[in-house]
Amino acid sequence: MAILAIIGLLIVLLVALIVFFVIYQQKQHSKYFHARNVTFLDIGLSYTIKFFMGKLTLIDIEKIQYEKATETGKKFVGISELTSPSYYITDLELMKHIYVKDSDHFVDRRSITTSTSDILFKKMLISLEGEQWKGMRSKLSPTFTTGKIRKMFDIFDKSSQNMCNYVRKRVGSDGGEFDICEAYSKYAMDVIASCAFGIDSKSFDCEPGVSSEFEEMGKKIQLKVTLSLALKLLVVQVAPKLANMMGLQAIDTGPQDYFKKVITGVMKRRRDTGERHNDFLQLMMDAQQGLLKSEENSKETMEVMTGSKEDNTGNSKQVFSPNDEADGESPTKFTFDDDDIVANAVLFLMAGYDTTQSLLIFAAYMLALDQDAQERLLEEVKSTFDANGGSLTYDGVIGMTYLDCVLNETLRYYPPALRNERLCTKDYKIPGTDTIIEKGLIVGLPIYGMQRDKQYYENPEKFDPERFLPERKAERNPFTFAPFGHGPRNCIGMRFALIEVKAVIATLVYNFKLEPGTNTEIPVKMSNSSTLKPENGMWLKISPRS
Ligand code: HEM
Repeated sequence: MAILAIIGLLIVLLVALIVFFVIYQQKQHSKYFHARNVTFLDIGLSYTIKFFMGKLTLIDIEKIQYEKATETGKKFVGISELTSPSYYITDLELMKHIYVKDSDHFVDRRSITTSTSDILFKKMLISLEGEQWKGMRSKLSPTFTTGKIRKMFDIFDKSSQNMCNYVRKRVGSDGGEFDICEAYSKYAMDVIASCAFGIDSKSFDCEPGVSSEFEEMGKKIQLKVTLSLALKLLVVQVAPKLANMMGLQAIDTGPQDYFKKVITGVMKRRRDTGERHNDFLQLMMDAQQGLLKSEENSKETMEVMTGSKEDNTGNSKQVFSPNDEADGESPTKFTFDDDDIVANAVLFLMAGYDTTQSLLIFAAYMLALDQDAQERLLEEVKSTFDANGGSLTYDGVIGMTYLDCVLNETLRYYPPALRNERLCTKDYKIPGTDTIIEKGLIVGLPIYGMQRDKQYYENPEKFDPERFLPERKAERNPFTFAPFGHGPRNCIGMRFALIEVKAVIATLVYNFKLEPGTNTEIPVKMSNSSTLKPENGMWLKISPRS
């Protein structure tokens, strides 16, 4: 009893300490912005408490923040981020400066490394900083060009067919209600296992409701926004030395060791036998040997590396100079060892699983709710399959304009990531103002709120894929759409993700009719995670077309 009472008291003290800390920080940050004549957005303690009590989700907080920030009519506002004051941007021109034109002031993103024992995490592109990041980005960029992704198309096609067979087994010949999340999870894992690890995930071989070892480990390695992760990050920010001593890790050791063993084994076999495959693993092994340089140092590789065509004009100060080459040689004398390959294969799993699955889930949901859109897509899909003798090809997928519109509209309304961030890496004077964003501060760039803002999207609550027809898209400022970010630190896997998703959606719609069922939640209840996901799965009525 006495021990329980002491534990209870300690918990109360800890909560009181955190509350005091948040209030104190909030006051300090308010003073900081007041002194700089910057409007401070007072979203603090009450929201933090409601979040941890499960009364507000991350989506709610992002939505409120965006709405409150735009209501001020300012181009940017100050916000409080527990340990540091931060900026939140609402002006499109300023976003363009931060993402692209002046990206040399915003090279990195928030550090989420936890301790020196978090070896893989430290080597991942997403958490690298400065010159190290430049070297890695340029080394990996040639592996994400459309030419390389085209060669991986067979993997997408095979996994798409496996997924349809799996769904057919689950719903039977008369169709039935099914949680599509399960099938999409298997698909996303299967594709990444083949492309980044060079192995079969065996995800479709399992009985319903059972996951293969690869899937189990893949799910364990996903970063979940939980109270325990938030506390770990707090310790890292407030007391990095203590975090190191405690050996706090963002990713558990078990899955890290599993993936390291898997990839090391595949690399050894390929090196011993000379066996080659069309996958990321091979491309990274080639990049390690410097073999991608001459073949892929193309304009498109530069686009992958710098994040946009615009960056190549050389008119603005950018992270990469026009002379930098997309192979890791020029920006820095960058070495790329086996641990780098393992770390980045694991990163592709972490960055590509939840996000891709999220897009797939909501695309299926929107198509089930909007039968006209599904019929129109079916016509396009059928003619594409027919034109290729009943099968799907890379060119067939690229040629489907309406499919592209459906996915972009899904990404607009249900962006997998809620917002982007940059870390200011050298003091930055906001153009046309006297405000200096100081080195070390985080800058938030909205996605979710902005993509539902009626000043950019008429009738934003309506699912309207035609908004993304090329002529209508051209009328909009491109920075109103940021599901993959922009500029040199944007999503390196964007091209890969879009083809992967298009292949499976086309195959699914070709084979099945999707409709809402009795278990379909309308509107969807969202889970409280950093990637947009439904809380209770996505149950749809799925019927084979013939
Ligand atoms: C629908 C699917 C996906 C979405 C919506 C998505 C979204 C994003 C976003 C918003 C960012 C941050 C961009 C920024 O800060 O400007 C990002 C970064 C990144 N993504 Fe993706 N992603 C997807 C799929 C993938 C896939 C399949 C891969 C790998 C195979 C991948 C690898 C990465 C990496 C490595 C970064 C960090 C890039 C860097 O720091 O240089 N993503 N992604």
